[in-house]
Amino acid sequence: MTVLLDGKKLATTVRSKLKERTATLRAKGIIPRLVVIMVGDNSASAVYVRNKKRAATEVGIEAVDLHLPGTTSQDELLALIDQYNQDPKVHGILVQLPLPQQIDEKVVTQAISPLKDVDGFHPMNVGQLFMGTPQAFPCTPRGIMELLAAYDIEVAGKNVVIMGRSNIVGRPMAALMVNHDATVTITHSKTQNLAAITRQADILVVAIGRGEFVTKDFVKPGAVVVDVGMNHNAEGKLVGDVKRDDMLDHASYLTPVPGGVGPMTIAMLMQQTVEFAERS
Ligand SMILES: NC(=O)C1=CN([C@@H]2O[C@H](COP(=O)(O)OP(=O)(O)OC[C@H]3O[C@@H](n4cnc5c(N)ncnc54)[C@H](OP(=O)(O)O)[C@@H]3O)[C@@H](O)[C@H]2O)C=CC1
Ligand SMILES: Nc1nc(=O)c2c([nH]1)NC[C@@H]1CN(c3ccc(C(=O)N[C@@H](CCC(=O)O)C(=O)O)cc3)C=[N+]21
Repeated sequence: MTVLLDGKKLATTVRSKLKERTATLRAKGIIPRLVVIMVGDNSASAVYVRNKKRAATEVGIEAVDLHLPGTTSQDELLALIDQYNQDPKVHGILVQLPLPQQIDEKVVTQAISPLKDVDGFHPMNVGQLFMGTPQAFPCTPRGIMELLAAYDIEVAGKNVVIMGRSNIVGRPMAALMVNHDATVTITHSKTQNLAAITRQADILVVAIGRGEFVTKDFVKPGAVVVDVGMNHNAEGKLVGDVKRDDMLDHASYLTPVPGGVGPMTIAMLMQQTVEFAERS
């Protein structure tokens, strides 16, 4: 039997614990505040921004949503970031990705103060994470670690294979897994004999953005499968990067899409905002 890792339920538990922490902060006159900046129109991003807003309100974080036109220049965005960097009432700043083509993602990531970098994307925070002394965590990989821990799934000593090497998921996932004593392999679009490698995995983390790409052939019987993907199939239905039906009675554990990694990403974003407010 395959156990589904219920991220939606765990995220609810995380949020209720955060509520107590924000109450303590508010009693001291500190209102945890998160600024979310979205540039241009992107239907997927709009969904995430809405989910973030709802979660923030629930836990007692003040979320400031800024929706800028798609024609916003890089300098305008940088000026805004600088304003929030300087504002002591703001504890977290998140710029929704992707950005329109006139704006350089790398420049923007570096402009956010590392102390307010709730995504953990700043090179300083990335460096600290890879050195094993994290100061801030990318939310999706952190949410995955929490989900595995909640189900007592051991990672130390395990063969972990990660599909995808993006800055937002694959690479930081690898660093976190190494920090937790896993033996890690990263694969990507140039990887040869992909299925032969992924079949070695005790824990397989899939973040490639290819709907239902991972079939039974990629997965060792009894492996733990973490599906990060969010894709819309031909019928417009939300599907992961993993073919769910193939995993049932094949994988030992599987994160569903929706209801797995996604809600944990948002819960971790809230947690990090509260942590930053507590440090302030
Ligand atoms: N649930 C959540 O909270 C989140 C979900 N997502 C979802 O996760 C997925 C991945 O996102 P993200 O990391 O941003 O994606 P990117 O598009 O930035 O990166 C995709 C990675 O997958 C690799 N890849 C693509 N095709 C293949 C293939 N056929 N075989 C092996 N590797 C391949 C690419 O390789 P190469 O580097 O060689 O191009 C790249 O490293 C998306 O569906 C996204 O929507 C993302 C963030 C959060
Ligand atoms: N700076 C930045 N930080 C991010 O963390 C970031 C980003 N940019 N750009 C886009 C990706 C994607 N992402 C998701 C967040 C929540 C869900 C989520 O809530 N998913 C729900 C439901 C979603 C739905 O119903 O469509 C679920 O899987 O159950 C998914 C994906 C954060 N990202």
